[in-house]
Amino acid sequence: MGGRGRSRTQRKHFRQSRDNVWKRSRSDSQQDDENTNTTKNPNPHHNWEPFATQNPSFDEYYKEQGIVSPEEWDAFMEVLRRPLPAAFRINSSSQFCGDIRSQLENDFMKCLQAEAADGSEVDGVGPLLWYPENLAWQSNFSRMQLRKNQTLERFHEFLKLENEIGNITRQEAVSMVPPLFLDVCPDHFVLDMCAAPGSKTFQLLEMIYHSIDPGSLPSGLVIANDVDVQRCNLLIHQTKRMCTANLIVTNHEAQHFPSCHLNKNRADAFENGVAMEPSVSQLLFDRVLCDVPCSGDGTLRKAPDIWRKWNVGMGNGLHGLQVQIGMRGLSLLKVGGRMVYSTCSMNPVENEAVVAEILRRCGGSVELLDVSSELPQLVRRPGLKKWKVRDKGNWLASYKDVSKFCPAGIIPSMFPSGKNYVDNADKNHGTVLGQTQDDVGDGNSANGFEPKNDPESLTYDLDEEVSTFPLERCMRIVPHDQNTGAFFIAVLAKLSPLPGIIPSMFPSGKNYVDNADKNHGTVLGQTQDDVGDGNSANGFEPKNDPEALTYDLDEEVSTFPLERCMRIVPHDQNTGAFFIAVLAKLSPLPAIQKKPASLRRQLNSSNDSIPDKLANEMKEEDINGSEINSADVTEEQVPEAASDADLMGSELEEAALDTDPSKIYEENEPEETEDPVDKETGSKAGGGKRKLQIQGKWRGVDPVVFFTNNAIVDSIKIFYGIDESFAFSGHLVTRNSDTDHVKRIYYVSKSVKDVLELNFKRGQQLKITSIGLKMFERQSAKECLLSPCAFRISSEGLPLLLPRITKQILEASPVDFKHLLQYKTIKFADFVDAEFGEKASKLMLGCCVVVLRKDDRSSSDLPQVDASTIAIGCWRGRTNISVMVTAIDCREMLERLSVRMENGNGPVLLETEPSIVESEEPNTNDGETKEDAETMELATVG
Ligand SMILES: C[S@@+](CC[C@H](N)C(=O)[O-])C[C@H]1O[C@@H](n2cnc3c(N)ncnc32)[C@H](O)[C@@H]1O
Repeated sequence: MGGRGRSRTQRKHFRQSRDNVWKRSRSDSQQDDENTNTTKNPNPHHNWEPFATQNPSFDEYYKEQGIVSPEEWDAFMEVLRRPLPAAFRINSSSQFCGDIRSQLENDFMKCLQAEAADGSEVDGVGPLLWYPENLAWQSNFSRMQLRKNQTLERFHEFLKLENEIGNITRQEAVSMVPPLFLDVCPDHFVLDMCAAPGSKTFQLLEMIYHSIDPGSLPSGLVIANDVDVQRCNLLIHQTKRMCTANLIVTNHEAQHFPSCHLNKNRADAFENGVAMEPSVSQLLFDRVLCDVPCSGDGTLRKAPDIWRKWNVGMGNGLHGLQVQIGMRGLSLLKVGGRMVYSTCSMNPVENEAVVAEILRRCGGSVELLDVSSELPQLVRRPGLKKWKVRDKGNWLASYKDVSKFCPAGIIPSMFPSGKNYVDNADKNHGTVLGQTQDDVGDGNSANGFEPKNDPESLTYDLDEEVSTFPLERCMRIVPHDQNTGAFFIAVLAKLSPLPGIIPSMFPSGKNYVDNADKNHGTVLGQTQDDVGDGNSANGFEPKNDPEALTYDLDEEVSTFPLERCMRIVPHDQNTGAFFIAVLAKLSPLPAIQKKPASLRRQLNSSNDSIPDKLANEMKEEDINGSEINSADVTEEQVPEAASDADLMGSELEEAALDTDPSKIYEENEPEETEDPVDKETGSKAGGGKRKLQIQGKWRGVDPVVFFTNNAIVDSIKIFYGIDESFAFSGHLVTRNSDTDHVKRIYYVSKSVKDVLELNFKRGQQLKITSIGLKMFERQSAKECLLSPCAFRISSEGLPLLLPRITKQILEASPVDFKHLLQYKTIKFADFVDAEFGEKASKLMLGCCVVVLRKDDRSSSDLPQVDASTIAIGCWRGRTNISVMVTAIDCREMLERLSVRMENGNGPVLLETEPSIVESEEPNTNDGETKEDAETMELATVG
């Protein structure tokens, strides 16, 4: 088909799997009635059961933090309790982007405005003014309005179809903001650290494809990473609609995202004794998006279950991880690059405190940018300079308060000054560095880690600290400013390499540096691999700063009894050297507590938030060698199905967020070896049992292999007459080491190829879940064995290949093209244009491409292809041509063509019926029932 973002079969499960978060289960409502106040949903249009939209701890916390002024509080809460309007983006890389925008502007918006002027109670639909080029829209309709109003019903149908096809993406309005501040260009290497379910990754990809001609690829790439393998599948599902060869999906803990760099002196930089200058010798990024896991209270309007779950421990418990992820992001960012830190939480401990700690650790090497002049129409509030930390029902204004008792998981960096006032020898200071997510608790310090029974602990100092960092440059979007969810965004620029020396390396462990000091450093964002040989090589260069050459050589002495450690030295007893320290645990650790199982469950089920236990378990299993398989997702994690009607109004959710991961397993299709087929009988040898797959050191993950089977590549090139200038060599990849029997062949851009080569040289550090664009797929049906080429062009690969194909391609008149979309299979003799039928019969048996002829030109032998060309993959059978496109794709394309025709800028579709149109056999491509034409076993081959 002719463009990125065309319909793909992978969207087939969206409708059946959306979770209606405002519709509660019986057990939910019973539980809430017992535990929490419930209020009637304030939206009069909706008939929902009462849902708990109150949480006293939430009120108390945010009133005290001063997120909004006391005068605004009621308005803030009122909007927070209302369902969220539906927002969606037009995919700018879709071939029909302009058509869709103009349909919204000129048809739906005007019709609805006219109806509103006539006194109808219809709410408007309109573009989000702060989003460039009218590409993002918001609407707010109830089901009742939908049923009563014809224009709305038509609009609903339009949204459903275009979403299914991939021409629009449902995404919460505020979630569209962070990528806009990244300022991405087509040549950028972009890392999306916590990327699933991928709505922002999709936007980033659109940005690197901006102004790139179809058939060309940008020189940049996006690496989208997520720790949760199931969520990675959602991401793959979501981003497949981009049909991109410039994406790698990885599955790592973001805070430990691997480094990949080649030492210039390493032997592997040589090939056949000749020094090779690799295109990419270090995996660093121009842009990093750090959309971290968070407590998610900014999504209360679309996930009202958070009202019930919310507690202060959620934010406190994530602060440490958020800092670590932010630091890792900055260490992977190129000098001169930009990183956006964002959360869908309103909590300053997850937001300003994290940004301040990052700035503190990075010193002057990182700057918090003032972006107030960017996106001026977006209403946002400046970041806070002061806030408090809450724990065990107490308000703490500084870490000074912490030393007086034993709070769980409270660390200095959560406070505005970030200062640790506690002396080394002090017995009560705490840290969460040794804690895992599971240790964090609910802020009530229960479950095994009791606070010490110390009367002093009840006194605290409420002197307010104020941050010295320019945190007002951060942005907080609050719901009642422009009827959205809430979001927090900070834009950081890396000015110089991060410093590599941290206070804990010194005997006192003290950080003498003032908040605003620019030269202190940390290696928290670095992995072992970055640290280098002490000569600050490998990307962490010493600053070229004369000041850096002066140091204070006053010796520090530790106050701890370190003489109790032992060092064994070689010449004492003719041995090697060793160091030993023996530690005893005298009482519960001050900063660690267990989280109740019920809370763990709650956290795990929250949409975007909280790195869940499941993810950690999956990761461990993976490392330990069990096979990862989305089919392992249990019922508990699978959201309920929702009806089509839920697409509209407040239930309209970000598409991928509510997609059932277990139902899109085919997104991350396991690359089983294609069993050899007996040419005579068509039967396959072998039982098809899937072996444990290994990708380098990653067990349970399909390998990534450069496809170098020249016999297959040549057969494909010859069959489709693919232009020699098209770079195949080194750009084809499979997920199967048995290259004779691969099922799918993927295409990767030059940038992805370079990263892949670097990754191989570095021993496959990256755990790759998905890579490149599915370009060719083996047809395994018996009839297909008669075709000279076993591989068909996949619909994702078609836009890129289209300008390069010289054989098996035909131009159809508008009427024949329309008939193909309508009837799916047409016999050669039944085409209105007899010449087309004649030419079709002369094609080789197998896959072919049919292009819609422009204007009323007569057909040419080789169709002229450009950005506006519309094409579909077909199959030339013995007596007919069948489309290899799903029914919904056909429907949408017919719709687009008729809208173009109405506007007078489309082909003239003559309304002549074909004289005879009947397929020899029932068409397998009837997507509503068979769903997936892409994997069809070609029963209709004539
Ligand atoms: C806020 S969501 C990201 C939303 C995403 N950026 C989008 O726009 O669709 C946070 C994601 O972080 C992931 N996550 C949690 N802990 C992580 C970690 N340590 N490393 C990487 N990803 C993590 C979660 O699985 C979740 O998908």
